[in-house]
Amino acid sequence: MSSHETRPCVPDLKKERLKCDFNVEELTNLIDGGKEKTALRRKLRSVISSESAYIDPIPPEYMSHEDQFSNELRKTCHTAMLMNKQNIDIKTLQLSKAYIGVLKDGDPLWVHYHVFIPSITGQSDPEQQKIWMEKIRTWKIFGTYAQTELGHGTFLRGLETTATYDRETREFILNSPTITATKWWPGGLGHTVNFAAVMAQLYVGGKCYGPHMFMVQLRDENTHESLPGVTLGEIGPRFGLNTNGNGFLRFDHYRIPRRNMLMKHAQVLEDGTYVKPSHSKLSYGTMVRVRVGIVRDTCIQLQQAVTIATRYSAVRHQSELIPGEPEPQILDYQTQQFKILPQISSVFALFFAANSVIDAYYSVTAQMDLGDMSLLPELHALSSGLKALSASDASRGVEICRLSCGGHGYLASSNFPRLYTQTTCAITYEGENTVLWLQVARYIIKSYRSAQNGNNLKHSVSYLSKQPRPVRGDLSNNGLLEAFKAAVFKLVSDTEGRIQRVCAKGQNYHMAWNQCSLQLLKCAEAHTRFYVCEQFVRKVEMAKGTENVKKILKNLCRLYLTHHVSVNSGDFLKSGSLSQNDIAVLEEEMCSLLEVLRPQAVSIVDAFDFDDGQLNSCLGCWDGDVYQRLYDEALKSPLNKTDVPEAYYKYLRPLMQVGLKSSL
Ligand SMILES: CCCCCCCCCCCCCCCCCC(=O)SCCNC(=O)CCNC(=O)[C@H](O)C(C)(C)COP(=O)(O)OP(=O)(O)OC[C@H]1O[C@@H](n2cnc3c(N)ncnc32)[C@H](O)[C@@H]1OP(=O)(O)O
Ligand SMILES: Cc1cc2nc3c(=O)[nH]c(=O)nc-3n(C[C@H](O)[C@H](O)[C@H](O)COP(=O)(O)OP(=O)(O)OC[C@H]3O[C@@H](n4cnc5c(N)ncnc54)[C@H](O)[C@@H]3O)c2cc1C
Repeated sequence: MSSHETRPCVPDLKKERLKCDFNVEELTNLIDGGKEKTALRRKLRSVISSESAYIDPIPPEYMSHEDQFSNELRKTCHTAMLMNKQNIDIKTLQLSKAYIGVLKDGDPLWVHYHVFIPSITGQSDPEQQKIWMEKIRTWKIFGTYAQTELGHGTFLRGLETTATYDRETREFILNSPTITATKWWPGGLGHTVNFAAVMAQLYVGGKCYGPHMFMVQLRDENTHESLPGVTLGEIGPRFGLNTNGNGFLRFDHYRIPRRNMLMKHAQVLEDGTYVKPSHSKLSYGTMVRVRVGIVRDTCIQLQQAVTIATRYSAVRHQSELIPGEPEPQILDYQTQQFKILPQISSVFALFFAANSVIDAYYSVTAQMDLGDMSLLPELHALSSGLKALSASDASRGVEICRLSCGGHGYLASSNFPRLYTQTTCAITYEGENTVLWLQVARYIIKSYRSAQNGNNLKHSVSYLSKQPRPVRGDLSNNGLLEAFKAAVFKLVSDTEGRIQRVCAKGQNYHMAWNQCSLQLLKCAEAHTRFYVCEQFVRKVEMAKGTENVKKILKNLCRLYLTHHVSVNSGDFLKSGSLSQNDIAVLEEEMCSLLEVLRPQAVSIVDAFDFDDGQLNSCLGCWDGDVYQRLYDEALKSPLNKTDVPEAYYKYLRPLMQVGLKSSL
């Protein structure tokens, strides 16, 4: 039993917590990656919670755009100082759940820590790293990742910023020749960072060698003023993440030394000789790394949303289930369970998938460091697919959680608006989802064709080697995984056949690809979903611990499988891997699982172990005292400072005094 049990809460939540039949702490340890990690996270959290500097002077919603930014910059700089004093690595803190809730609407230094620094370590040679990392460590350099332009985000080969080598002076000249060449979006670029890793088209001796990365100083290290030849600013209010300091940047024939090209993979020698990288896409390496990180990030966003929705659903009573009886907790409605419990199962699916792709990332990059690039395509497809799937599942999940809270979910004080905007952006950044799905499809179709030509396939696509033959009527986990394989195989073979048919009618391959891209997207998503299901099943099989925790995991895994079979039943029926009767049996099982898991729901989300400060939600608080909190938050509105606002005297009273001339 968790120590949480002893804290006071409303009777509804007390009753829920008493139903708990598993060890909450054990589940928390599993999600953290072990007891020691839970202890470390809690220690970090207690450091953070005791800092008065993290208390916002007023709720940020009521601050101006400028004050919001300055308030968050204050907190992020305070964190750097604090971690320095405590000898804790700031990146460790930021990637730990302990830091959640400190910054409300985006961190102006997030891209510095998680995109810029990995670019320097992953793309520059040892000598360059030594110089720049020393300056980064001593806080002389704060940087961003400046790739996207007004005209191009997705199509990197279309970038217009140029870096032209001047052999005489051994410098590169950076230039933004058109309005659409303006760098647009990089986090912290507006007014925070003084350096950037800039992606630009490399020109040497009149020849273009494509996008390469350059280390560029943008602001004076002492005055912070932008340097001559550089124009900088912020891009204005956004859907969310309004304190990230997203900025724009233009270059006017701005010169940087030759050695400011990041030279781990490709080089330009003093005499202008271009040295090719060992793989043409190595300069895209930072994006692969961040995509891997996003899977874990979105899983944590969903954990917060589902904690809020579950606790609120246990406290909220509405309508009648049985006429004349007291109003039930809304969590007792099957439809409400169907909104929330699949989201809880999604958290675990994404959690196991995130762990597996992080492991894959480290093992493939270790091989690449030894010169073996053979697994890069697999890593690219896996990280692209999981980034796309996690971002879209988590965003949809957060929105479902919001809807499950009715009107109160629409209040800023529920924290759903922020959670939603902070999750849905992951669909767009680091590779727009549709575009990444198409990259996955490209890998799948290529692999399928290779198998048709008699080659053996490995890793995540090995099942495309030959038609899978699932055993009819086997609805066990392994049986369902086999059915999944057969369904994806059918989608892939049909789509490939369709591309061939379109080509046979005289269409060129690229146009045929575009005409089949709806099916290609389906193939990519189904393949990635199968991967996530397989990871879930295997990780649950391997899970150690007490029987009751294993039972929770097994039920959640089963709910995930039955739910996704039900949602995609057409694909299973078309492939013949499941019959109509199988689907009906599985849908019935899914409904029973909702009932089985419902009494444990509050305790499962308790195991995510967020405190009230982190959830920052009137609806999701530990003690369930939602109505008082909603009322208290409303009183904080500046409009409630006076009974009659100034706007009444300015606008409403004059109007009321005139009255309508004509009758309506
Ligand atoms: C480890 C844990 C760490 C945790 C740490 C971090 C945690 C933090 C997480 C939260 C961070 C949040 C902050 C994020 C801020 C947002 C930053 C950005 O958006 S920044 C801006 C982000 N912007 C974007 O993401 C832009 C998205 N656009 C792109 O990435 C590219 O333009 C493209 C991939 C769409 C096409 O590229 P193009 O050159 O036209 O290529 P073609 O299509 O012609 O394909 C040719 C061949 O290349 C292949 N290949 C391709 N890529 C790769 C790769 N990476 N590799 C290998 N191979 C690759 C492809 O498969 C094909 O192979 P084949 O079939 O021929 O064998
Ligand atoms: C919050 C946030 C933070 C960001 N931070 C950074 C940062 O730090 N650094 C940085 O460099 N960038 C950053 N970006 C930019 C981000 O990476 C790009 O917006 C993203 O890569 C998408 O590119 P785009 O905006 O050009 O969209 P577009 O590519 O123009 O997409 C528009 C539509 O066209 C479709 N489309 C485009 N190409 C294809 C295709 N080949 N096939 C089918 N459909 C296609 C897309 O699916 C989409 O529906 C950030 C963006 C956001 C929202």
